[in-house]
Amino acid sequence: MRSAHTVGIVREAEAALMARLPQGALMRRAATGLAVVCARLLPRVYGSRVVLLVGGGDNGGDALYAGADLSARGADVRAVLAGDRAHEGGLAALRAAGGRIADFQEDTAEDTLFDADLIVDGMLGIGGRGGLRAPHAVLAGLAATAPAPVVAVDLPSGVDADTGEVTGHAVRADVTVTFGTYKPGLFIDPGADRAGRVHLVDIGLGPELPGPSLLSFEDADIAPLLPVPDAESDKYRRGLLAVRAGSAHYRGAAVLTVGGALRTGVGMVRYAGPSPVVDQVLARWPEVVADDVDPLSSTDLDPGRAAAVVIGPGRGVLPGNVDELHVVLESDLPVLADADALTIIAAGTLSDLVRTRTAPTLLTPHAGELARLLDTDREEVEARRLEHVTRAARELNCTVLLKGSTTLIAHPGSPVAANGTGTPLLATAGSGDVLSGIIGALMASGLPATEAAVCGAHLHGRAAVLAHDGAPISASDLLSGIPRAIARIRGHNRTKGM
Ligand SMILES: NC(=O)C1=CN([C@@H]2O[C@H](COP(=O)(O)OP(=O)(O)OC[C@H]3O[C@@H](n4cnc5c(N)ncnc54)[C@H](O)[C@@H]3O)[C@@H](O)[C@H]2O)[C@@H](O)CC1
Ligand SMILES: Nc1ncnc2c1ncn2[C@@H]1O[C@H](COP(=O)(O)OP(=O)(O)O)[C@@H](O)[C@H]1O
Ligand SMILES: [K+]
Repeated sequence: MRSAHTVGIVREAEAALMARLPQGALMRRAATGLAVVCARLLPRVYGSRVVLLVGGGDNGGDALYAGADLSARGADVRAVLAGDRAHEGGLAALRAAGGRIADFQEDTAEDTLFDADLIVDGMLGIGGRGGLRAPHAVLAGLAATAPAPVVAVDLPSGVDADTGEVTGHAVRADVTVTFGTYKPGLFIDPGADRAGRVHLVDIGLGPELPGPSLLSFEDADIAPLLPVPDAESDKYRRGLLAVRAGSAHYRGAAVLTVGGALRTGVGMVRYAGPSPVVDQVLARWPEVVADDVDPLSSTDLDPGRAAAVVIGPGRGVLPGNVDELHVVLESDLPVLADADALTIIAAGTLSDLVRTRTAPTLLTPHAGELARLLDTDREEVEARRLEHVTRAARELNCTVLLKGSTTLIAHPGSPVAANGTGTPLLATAGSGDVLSGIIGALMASGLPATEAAVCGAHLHGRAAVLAHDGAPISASDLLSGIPRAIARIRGHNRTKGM
């Protein structure tokens, strides 16, 4: 599990640590770690051309000291100063080690960057604010088109460290070397996409850091959460999931939600819906126990021995659907509400019930649905996803999973989790229905809502990557990837444990 801390927390921890260390010691630790990663990216250090993009703050200082280390090992190091000042100690160290230093010049910068074997982005770190200004923006553009790999110092310049937001230009890095702790923006798109592979350099900050602001889970963290049936298991003990998805208009939503649950592994799926949808679900999934109900006239939940309910995908927003959702939310079962159920909740009539119910509740909106839940615009949510998902969890007093290129999971009082798996190929109709089924199965198996959401999003993304094989996938294709993803994740855990 990778823990991230916001800039405010990093600054406090750094101040506490610096007070006990000789001046400059932290920057030297950071720069040494940076130089080691840079050296690994070069076929050989001696004779390689390294270009440092140097801003006016300590981020530039890190780059200059690392450049001095590489220069001392025989690299040809050139620093391009993006600002009108640069870290004095770093400049002196680079000069002493034989590196060259020049101010940014528009007419020569392109040649300098295109001749490089490695570009080190030390323009802005956690002190960056807003979109990159010139000449930083020009250098970010040149670095993106130059052939050499780009290493970002602490974070790609132009990425907001706390949120991953990018306003205007930002560096696109192949590798980011971050110091002391991960920054949330390295795990949230578009920042995550700009960061490339992220290395953490230990500078001794750990003991000064409080609990994380954000978490990113890896296979090894997910594996122990995945339910494993034991010898005593029967279909009821493994968990029965009740699915209330699909309608005469959207029959596929039922098929995909049920499929997501079955492929994830659950004791039983019990489907209830209009008769033509039941026929279609049974044609595809004969193992389902299905009940003909017209959700528009019958609101009896009759969950049998259900352990959790998924409600909403393709279900409709008519008065009968509102009544059905009301009954489900009034139950003491764990509930995952998606799609149309979210539209109904956003309309206001049932939001109090969500807020006050004591059983686990998970809402799985995309940005448009979250905007409706929070009575704001989709663009607002897209621009500040972390802020909005946190607010929704707090105001609705439940777990909220915000879908998108980085899926975020928030629960009141807990650090937000950023999902690290997936592919843009997931942006295809019906893939959200599959996600609801996956997470519903995990909730029915007994996982708490937040763990089920974290695990489900991770599995969903892994399943997509395993299913696509380089070509586009449909939501149905995604289903075949789920068991393979589970096997891979479990295998990873076994290897780790040996
Ligand atoms: N504080 C510490 O103890 C440590 C800090 N370290 C490094 O120090 C960095 C933070 O240094 P600073 O606080 O000096 O801040 P930065 O170096 O990140 O940036 C500050 C400079 O950038 C300029 N700037 C801000 N936004 C801009 C924009 N949009 N366009 C153009 N210029 C902009 C500011 O005017 C200022 O000159 C970290 O990211 C890390 O790389 C490391 O050396 C580890 C130890
Ligand atoms: N650019 C992207 N990169 C990765 N995953 C994405 C991207 N866009 C969407 N997704 C994922 O695809 C799924 C889409 O779900 P949703 O918006 O509910 O679609 P639908 O309702 O059509 O099923 C979500 O899991 C979301 O996180
Ligand atoms: K940087």
